[in-house]
Amino acid sequence: MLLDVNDLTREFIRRGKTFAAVDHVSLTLDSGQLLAIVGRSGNGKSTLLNMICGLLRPTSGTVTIDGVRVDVLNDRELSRLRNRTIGFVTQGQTLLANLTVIDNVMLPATFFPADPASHTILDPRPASTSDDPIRVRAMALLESLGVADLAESYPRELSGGEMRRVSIARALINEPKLVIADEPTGDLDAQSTEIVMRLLRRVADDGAAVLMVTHDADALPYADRVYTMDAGRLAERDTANHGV
Ligand SMILES: Nc1ncnc2c1ncn2[C@@H]1O[C@H](COP(=O)(O)OP(=O)(O)OP(=O)(O)O)[C@@H](O)[C@H]1O
Repeated sequence: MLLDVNDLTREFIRRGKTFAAVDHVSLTLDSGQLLAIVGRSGNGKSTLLNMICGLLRPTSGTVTIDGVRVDVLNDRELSRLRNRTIGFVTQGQTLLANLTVIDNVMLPATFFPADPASHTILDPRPASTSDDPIRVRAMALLESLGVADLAESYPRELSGGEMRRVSIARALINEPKLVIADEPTGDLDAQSTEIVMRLLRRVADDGAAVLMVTHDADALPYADRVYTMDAGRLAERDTANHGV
């Protein structure tokens, strides 16, 4: 099992009262699976994802990724895990404005190579940039997301949907074992949604575990399991109508 969330709770205080934004949530996810969580705004989905990838400490409960307890790691260990093992597609726009699209996508691989022996920031770049395996992989990802022609553009020149697709390419560059996607098709049209969901499905079929939060009914048929989140509690939904 790649992801094991066990009895996870996160409390916040609002107007002097404690409430559980995530309330005793347990779930497991294996390599090769794509799991979707749906739920109305404010029901705790982002809080759950943030605890899973170590951005937020739980009040109680545990998160284990690939055998490592995330909730007890120090900052240094966490950033290693986040860069090597987890690909996180966030809701917000997080591309760096002064880098081109291709350099944005390559950035995580340059700082934190998936295989420590393959490439480090101290290595000289290959004589020809077309030989650089990271660049080749970055271009292939942009290609599969239909935005390869934007490789030399800057983020300010892109639409919201294009930025989102570039962010997805960046999240996949290090071949993460766990992909976490917060509304990956949020601002995409039907055709782009299909491109993104087919890619996430393929990433799962190739052996990653994919956890996605979505409001998008068009994204659900690609999931193996669908959960709903309501007032911090997670429940499995009947997936009979959502099989691929
Ligand atoms: N740092 C915080 N302090 C206090 N309350 C918080 C904090 N972060 C989140 N909350 C509250 O916890 C609840 C769950 O928030 P969360 O962002 O996880 O919801 P969500 O389901 O992801 O919503 P959305 O779909 O709009 O992103 C909300 O009521 C929110 O106001």
